[in-house]
Amino acid sequence: MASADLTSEREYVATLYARLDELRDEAKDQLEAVRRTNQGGTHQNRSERDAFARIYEDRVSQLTEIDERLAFGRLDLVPVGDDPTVHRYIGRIGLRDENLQPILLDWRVPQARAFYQATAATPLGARARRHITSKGREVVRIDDEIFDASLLEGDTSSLQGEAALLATLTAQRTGRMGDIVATIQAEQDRIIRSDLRGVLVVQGGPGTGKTAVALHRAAYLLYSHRDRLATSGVLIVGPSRSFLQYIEAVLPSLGETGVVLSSVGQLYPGLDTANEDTQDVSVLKGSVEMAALLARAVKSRQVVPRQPQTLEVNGEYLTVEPQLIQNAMHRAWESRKPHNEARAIFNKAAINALAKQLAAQLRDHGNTIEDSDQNWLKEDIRTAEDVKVALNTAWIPLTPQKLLQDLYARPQWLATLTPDWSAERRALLRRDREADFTVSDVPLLDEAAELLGAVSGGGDAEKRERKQQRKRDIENAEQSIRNMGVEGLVDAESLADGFEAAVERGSTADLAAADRSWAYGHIVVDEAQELSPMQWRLLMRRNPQKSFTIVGDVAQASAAASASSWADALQPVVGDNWRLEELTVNYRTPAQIAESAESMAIAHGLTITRSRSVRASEWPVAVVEATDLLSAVEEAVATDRGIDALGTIAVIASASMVDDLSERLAARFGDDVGRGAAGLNRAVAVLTPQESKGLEFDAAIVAEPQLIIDEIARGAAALYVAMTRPTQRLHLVTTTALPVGILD
Ligand SMILES: Nc1ncnc2c1ncn2[C@@H]1O[C@H](COP(=O)(O)OP(=O)(O)OP(=O)(O)O)[C@@H](O)[C@H]1O
Repeated sequence: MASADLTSEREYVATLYARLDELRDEAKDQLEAVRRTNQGGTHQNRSERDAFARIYEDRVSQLTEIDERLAFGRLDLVPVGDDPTVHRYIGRIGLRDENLQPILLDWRVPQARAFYQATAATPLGARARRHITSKGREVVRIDDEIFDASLLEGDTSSLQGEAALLATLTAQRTGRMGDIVATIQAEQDRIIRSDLRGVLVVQGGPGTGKTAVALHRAAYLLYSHRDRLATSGVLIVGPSRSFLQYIEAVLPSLGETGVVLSSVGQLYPGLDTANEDTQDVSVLKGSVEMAALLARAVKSRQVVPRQPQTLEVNGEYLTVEPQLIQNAMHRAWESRKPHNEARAIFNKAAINALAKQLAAQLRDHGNTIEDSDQNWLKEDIRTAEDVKVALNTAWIPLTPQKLLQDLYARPQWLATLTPDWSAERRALLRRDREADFTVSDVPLLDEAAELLGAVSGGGDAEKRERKQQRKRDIENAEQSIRNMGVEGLVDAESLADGFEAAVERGSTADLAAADRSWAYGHIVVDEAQELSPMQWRLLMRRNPQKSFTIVGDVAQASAAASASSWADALQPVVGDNWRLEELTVNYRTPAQIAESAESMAIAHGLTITRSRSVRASEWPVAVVEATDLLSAVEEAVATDRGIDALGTIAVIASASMVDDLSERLAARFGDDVGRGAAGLNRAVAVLTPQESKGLEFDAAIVAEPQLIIDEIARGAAALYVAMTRPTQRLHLVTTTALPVGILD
């Protein structure tokens, strides 16, 4: 590498940082100026001032956060016509000089595409691509790939910027995922920039970058469809809290903060659970049969009395025929509204009919009743205790929680609703009323809420009003931005977040997370192979336009209720309307570990997507045959720490063993050991295979692999997940035989 090139890149990057500092100072000045203006002013002025102040504060912190790796690439272009710009720099944000000429392109703009996609065969107008590696603000290295046929000498590798890529891949893991913006590969880039519309499924083996791609796609979509997604929001769903903790820093590092991250246990507002049912129970609760059962349960709470009832209304006794109640119910059913909302129609129809009956009865008793008296009669009926009881018995208001608790705690009622179920099957649902809800209850609560609707009817109106207010705020913000002449610097969504009233109501993300009926603009589902049919139904309700990015690996499906193919999972919810992309290169796991895991998976009959590992590591898979498992695992941790004292280690074992293991390891290694999500901030995390899903560590120690296969319903898939977590070293510690297929 010519050192002159390095020097000139250092100079250029220094000018970019100078501009960044300038913009940051400008934003600070603007912040000061805004704070000084309208000290008094009207309420509206103050609210607007505070909103702008917040924008500038955010801008200052965005420009501060972006400091690391501001620019990471350069494209050399074939000159077109008189255009003298032959270099285009790519970075984490876009920058313009004081004459508004672009000096750095945001990685998401269309002109940056060639940086990720150009190859010697299809150079996309580029002659060469340069990867710029920096430490702090200092450029430390540049790597070039040449596409210009006249300069090319035989390198047609499909991996871009190998040196830069390998440096990232072998770097030590921190327990937090980082962005890959500098080294996105062509097959990944195509997926990231794929059309917003429709359902995109990304299938790939472990470590192929599915999570990374999904997150960068979210950042890309938010940037490219800001108008649409700012108001509707983006939801990212992951399997567990530990997984969300692992990925939570990626989008902010790309300058995007307004997304809702949710685990499957948090998708029902007001509930946040990680409790799991046993496998049989979660299979049953996850099956679509539960939707029909819940519908029957709700319907069974709309009861026509068998006998006429006598009701007292202000001293008059009315004999009410079942037919009157039945007719009122028909009225309500015709509306096709959910139970609680239809109840208002039922009540009104029943009260009208009762008022007519009462008027007729009073006339029969010699009273004069004018039409204008109807309102009084209705009021008398509505407030009569007997009527309230009769109408409530016929059509009781219900909450989703109560409906589900009743279903679990009242075996006789469940039996009447499930005449063709076996007693054992029903017993799976049996719970005390006070039992905590589980992750598998989340979609059932949501389904019930859908069938029931809002109890008061007021909730929906309030939500509608809040959404409309949010829309008005954004329109006002757009106007203010035009008035201030700061288009492009400030986005309306963020400004609206700062309006005083909006602060109380919350940002789009806050509103969306709290609202079960929120329609997201896009949903990203990670580890989607784990979802049950009921969870799919819930997610589809959250996005009526069906704009989804679904990433996962069907071979890694270890949840008992998950589907065995994408077609099986998606057919009931979107039919054939989905497109598939595959990722084929494994960026995480060294070849010898990947091969061992794949060979085990195949020997156990899993259909896996084979991938090509980009590298091997110097450590073979280590097999420790022991008589005392706990001490052998303890020794394996000590050995690994001897190799890499600062590395991260996952100790993965089936649920029956994790507590003993974590106690034992904590006794030896103290605070360096953490159980579950807490372990992600420590050097050693003790996890079940399920908890390890989606995560990665420098080393993984899998304790008693055969027990994982034996104890978990889809045990081989769970072991496949566990074995593919390390970026460097895999240790298998066993006191029995190793599972078949494992190569050491
Ligand atoms: N283009 C890339 N440049 C640098 N690192 C990459 C690239 N693609 C993926 N990686 C890294 O490879 C590792 C695996 O990626 P990721 O976790 O997204 O894979 P995955 O397909 O979701 O794996 P799993 O199915 O096991 O959850 C991560 O450390 C990620 O940052």
